[in-house]
Amino acid sequence: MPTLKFAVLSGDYIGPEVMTEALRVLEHVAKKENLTLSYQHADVGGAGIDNHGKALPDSTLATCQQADAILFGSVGGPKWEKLPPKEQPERAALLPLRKAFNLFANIRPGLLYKDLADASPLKSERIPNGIDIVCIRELTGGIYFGAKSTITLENGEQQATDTMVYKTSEIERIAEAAAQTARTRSKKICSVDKANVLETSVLWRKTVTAYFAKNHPDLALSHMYVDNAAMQLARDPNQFDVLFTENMFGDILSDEMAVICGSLGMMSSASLGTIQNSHGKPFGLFEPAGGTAPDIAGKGIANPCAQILSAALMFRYSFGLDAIAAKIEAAVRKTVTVDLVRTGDIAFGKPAVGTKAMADAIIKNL
Ligand SMILES: NC(=O)c1ccc[n+]([C@@H]2O[C@H](COP(=O)([O-])OP(=O)(O)OC[C@H]3O[C@@H](n4cnc5c(N)ncnc54)[C@H](O)[C@@H]3O)[C@@H](O)[C@H]2O)c1
Ligand SMILES: CC(C)[C@H](C(=O)O)[C@@H](O)C(=O)O
Ligand SMILES: [Mg+2]
Repeated sequence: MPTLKFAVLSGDYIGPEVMTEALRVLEHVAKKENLTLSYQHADVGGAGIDNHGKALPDSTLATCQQADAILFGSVGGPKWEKLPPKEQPERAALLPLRKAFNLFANIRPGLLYKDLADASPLKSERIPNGIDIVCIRELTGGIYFGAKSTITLENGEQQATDTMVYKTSEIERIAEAAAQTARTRSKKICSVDKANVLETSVLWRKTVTAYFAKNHPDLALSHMYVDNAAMQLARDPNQFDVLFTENMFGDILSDEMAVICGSLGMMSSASLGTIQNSHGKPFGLFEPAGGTAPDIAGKGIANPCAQILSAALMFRYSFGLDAIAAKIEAAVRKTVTVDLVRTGDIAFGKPAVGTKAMADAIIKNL
């Protein structure tokens, strides 16, 4: 009976609400499939600040280091927004965690089930078969991690600087991750940049072109500027298959993908890097693409699907349990499209259920 060892970092606001339900789903799956779950909770983000004085406590980092994967909720929110920016949960916990485990490849599936098309703001005739695309986002470089400063100029006004930095090797490794994903799909891949303006994008496009010509000449590579990509996603998302891009462009485009696919509450993600875990698989961090949703926290109405689907990705990527991941994904799909059990964010005219009832319905389908 394989033991699946992972750290559970629920975080803040809706983080613990959706994590509780994801863990119930995993407990059910484990019982049925004869798997042993060995997971340890640890405080992160605002919870880390409140309980340990620090967004990423040393004990939390140690818990992650001892695990084979991290199941992450989300961090941040109004309670900690008055802290100095560098101490806030997002910058002091999530980004260092991604960096500490070298999680440079963030996979965000943009999947809208055909029978959930009414939850998309796109007209259904534009997406007759739903949407099925993937965004591969570079996660440990770019403007998120370049030098930053805020200074006061001689005339007394303030000036802030963020720096976008990329090295060839960082671009090549995300290009390789994107190529590997494209090989499992239609072999069509679009690199998104802003090479008409940014030096980092000029290097990005040149590096990607050379890398694919040398290593993946059979893949259909195209390039697109990010402003056009944002527009094309809203116009005809299925013209893409695999889309890959740098850190900040990927952050923005993936939220757009989430909403055209129904809701942020449906979008899972896997962040992978270079570390192998004790299963001989990539150590990963698995989290919803969305945040802590303070506007709906505490009401028991958050959609737990993104967290549950992120757990499915953990089974697939970090534990090599593809068939079990597929069962969880199928149960979520059946719940929202056949049983029509939906939380408010994807209900649109249909009766809505709460977080717990949604998970109960998914468990029934497992
Ligand atoms: N990975 C993370 O930890 C992460 C990601 C994004 C944002 N954040 C943080 O979350 C906080 C709130 O950010 P925001 O409001 O810009 O973005 P958000 O993603 O939290 O919310 C945006 C909108 O989507 C809705 N939404 C998000 N997840 C949902 C779910 N599971 N079910 C139903 N509706 C859902 C929210 O109610 C809100 O209306 C900020 O502190 C931000 O920095 C954290
Ligand atoms: C909370 C924030 C730091 C994070 C990001 O920008 O990467 C989030 O928006 C995401 O998409 O995971
Ligand atoms: Mg984001």
